[in-house]
Amino acid sequence: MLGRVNHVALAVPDLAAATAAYEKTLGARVSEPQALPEHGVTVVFVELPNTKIELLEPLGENSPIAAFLAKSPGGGMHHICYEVDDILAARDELKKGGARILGEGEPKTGAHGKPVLFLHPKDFFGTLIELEQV
Ligand SMILES: CC[C@H](C(=O)O)C(=O)SCCNC(=O)CCNC(=O)[C@H](O)C(C)(C)COP(=O)(O)OP(=O)(O)OC[C@H]1O[C@@H](n2cnc3c(N)ncnc32)[C@H](O)[C@@H]1OP(=O)(O)O
Ligand SMILES: [Co+2]
Repeated sequence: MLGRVNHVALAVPDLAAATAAYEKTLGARVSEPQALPEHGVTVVFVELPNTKIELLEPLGENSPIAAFLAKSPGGGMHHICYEVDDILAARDELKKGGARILGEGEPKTGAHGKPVLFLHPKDFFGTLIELEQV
């Protein structure tokens, strides 16, 4: 079912500071900030040779990363995103196996303009999983 790791996401309390750390201290190429109100986050992508790091800052009052940052105020690893060829086929197979698909269970459009779904961290050893159809 799984293809490449598309990105590893870090929830951060201060996106500008995190972006500067990756760009200036670590010498990485970073994108412009992108506000995603539908997802309650603002994102910056750090471009690496083999994958991307997604820096996430809460946006709006109901951000899904607010509770996470309340528990880890300094930030931390939030999710890993795997590529899939067919997100609906993947969802249906996962549902059959008993995994919980978050939200309404229907894919939403993610930061790359592609369909994405999230799987509950309690079903995958404490790691929130995002699937992205490529
Ligand atoms: C799609 C745009 C962009 C992209 O890449 O294209 C993004 O990636 S946006 C990313 C932000 N969006 C989401 O995270 C959507 C999916 N997330 C959720 O639906 C919730 O955040 C959820 C269900 C993971 C947690 O929400 P809930 O309200 O249930 O929060 P709790 O704090 O009560 O958590 C319950 C339980 O789960 C543990 N938890 C929560 N988040 C994580 C996490 N990221 N990694 C590991 N574990 C997590 C939390 O600690 C609680 O555990 P407990 O033992 O009960 O204390
Ligand atoms: Co993501």
